[in-house]
Amino acid sequence: MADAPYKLVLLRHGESEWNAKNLFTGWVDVDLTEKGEKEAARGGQLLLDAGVLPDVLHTSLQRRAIRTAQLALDVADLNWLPVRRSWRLNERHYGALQGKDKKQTLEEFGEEQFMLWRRSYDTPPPPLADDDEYSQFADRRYASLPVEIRPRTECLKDVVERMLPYWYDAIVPDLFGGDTVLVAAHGNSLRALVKHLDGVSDADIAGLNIPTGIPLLYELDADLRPVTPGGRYLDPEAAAAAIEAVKNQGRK
Ligand SMILES: O=C(O)[C@@H](CO)OP(=O)(O)O
Repeated sequence: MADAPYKLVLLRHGESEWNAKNLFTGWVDVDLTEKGEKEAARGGQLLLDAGVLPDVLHTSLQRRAIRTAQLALDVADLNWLPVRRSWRLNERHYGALQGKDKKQTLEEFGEEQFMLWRRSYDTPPPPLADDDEYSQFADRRYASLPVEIRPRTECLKDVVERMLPYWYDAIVPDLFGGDTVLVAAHGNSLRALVKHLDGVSDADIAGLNIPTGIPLLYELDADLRPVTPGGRYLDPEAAAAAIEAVKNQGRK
């Protein structure tokens, strides 16, 4: 096997309240469900069982990712890990779709438009008004972000562009320093990172989905290229089933 000096673990948050309700979530700061809490703890157990013990944690600024990391690390007795958080790891801002039912949206706008908004690389949903009940524009946690970069909607391309500076400036230095890095984030911010790591094309990334709560381990070579393309889920069977479920959201 090729030399793999660096270890990166990606962890999507456990099931959230709005995952359970099948609502577009984006930057809305919903909590985990009980099932999500269990998924998070199991994620920690999977890390422990695999002997993959992170040295440092990076999270988004959103409760569901922060709590997932805490619950997972608690199981692995790693509550003490140093942590950095950034809006750059946040879920994709879903614009005017935030708070909307996925099934209703599919029925109202049709399959093509629904999938364009949900999975196309460069078509963002319409922007969300700043005074909308689901807007985070005035949220204190984003007060240090100049208004021109505070999103009102995002496509995946936008997420790649705002996530990569954090990858290069914050995560890569930890990897090069020899740390096993845990990134606790979201379906679409992790799709953006996987797209970068695996060099997935703009077209193919539409078909890639990330399940909740199952650690995805990337062993990286000296140039930070994955030794195993796509990485390795620590519970591959559960991951395969959960990926199908994410793919089919809106259809049940
Ligand atoms: O609603 C969202 O924010 C995301 C993740 O839950 O959904 P989707 O998988 O449809 O991009």
